[in-house]
Amino acid sequence: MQVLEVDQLQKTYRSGGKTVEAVRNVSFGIESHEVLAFLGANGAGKTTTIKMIAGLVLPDRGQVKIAGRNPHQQSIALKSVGAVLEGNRNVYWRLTPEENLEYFGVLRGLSGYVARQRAKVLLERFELMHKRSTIVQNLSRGMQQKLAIAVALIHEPQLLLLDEPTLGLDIEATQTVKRLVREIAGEGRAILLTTHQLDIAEELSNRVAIIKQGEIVAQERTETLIQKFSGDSYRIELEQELDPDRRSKLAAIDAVIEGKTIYIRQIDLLYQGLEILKPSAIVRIEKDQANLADVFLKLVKK
Ligand SMILES: Nc1ncnc2c1ncn2[C@@H]1O[C@H](COP(=O)(O)OP(=O)(O)OP(=O)(O)O)[C@@H](O)[C@H]1O
Repeated sequence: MQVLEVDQLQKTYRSGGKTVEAVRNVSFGIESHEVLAFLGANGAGKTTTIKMIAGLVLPDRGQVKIAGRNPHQQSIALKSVGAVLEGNRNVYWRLTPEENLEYFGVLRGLSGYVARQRAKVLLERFELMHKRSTIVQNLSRGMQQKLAIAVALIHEPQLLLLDEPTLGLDIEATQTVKRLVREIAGEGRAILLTTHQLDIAEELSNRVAIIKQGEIVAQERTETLIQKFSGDSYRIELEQELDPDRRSKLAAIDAVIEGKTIYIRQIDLLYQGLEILKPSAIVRIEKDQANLADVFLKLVKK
């Protein structure tokens, strides 16, 4: 089920006699169970797009639909959105986790009773029960981040907007937040994830949309995109250098030899190469595999 539809969004800022076309013809969608990584360099137009989705910035053209409703025409559409934007500013630092959850629950239209019940469930689930009465500013950064996500979920939204959810977290807290993101998508929510941490985007996303100077330059399943940018060559690492006879046989199939490392262009030549190499000891064979950071740099620098 399509939870978010963004259609031909356009936004131009005008200030001090200057105009900036921040977002141009941006379209994408996110289905239930899906994590879309929305990536772009600084100033590419991510925040403007997200603010238009969250109903905070009015588009000049185009429209947003959340669970079929346009947040700029029907504010009830925003009941289907939870957001953790700009760090964890969606929580009150002088309140406790329990108070934050209950307060935002009621603010989002829940009764006091339901807000308390949901707060309890979320505190358990996010392993914050033992800190429920500690004021937020005295919690660790990881706990604050978990609470920020819990608060965004209090009204059980279908769409979750997550901006840099793992920024500044240590390894353990990062693992926890990654697990939670997977679980939240697993229970059927759609997640829009923005981050400059491309390894995290690669791990968590099903699809990627890359924005450059206000325009989408790639939109694809994460695996497919990475595959497209990966080469066909193989790299073989040997335990010892080869004798001249094998070297010349390998050269005949266009292999490139650099010390104990051999590069072979494609899969059929790889098997011919392995025949020639027998019985030399092989340390590893690897395919030339791109990662999301390689793809991003190629597309954004192009
Ligand atoms: N309120 C505003 N008034 C004028 N220009 C703005 C305003 N907000 C953003 N911009 C400009 O619009 C462009 C897109 O900005 P935006 O904040 O959407 O980018 P971003 O991809 O979120 O960047 P970052 O990764 O740095 O947060 C930039 O050139 C920015 O300077």
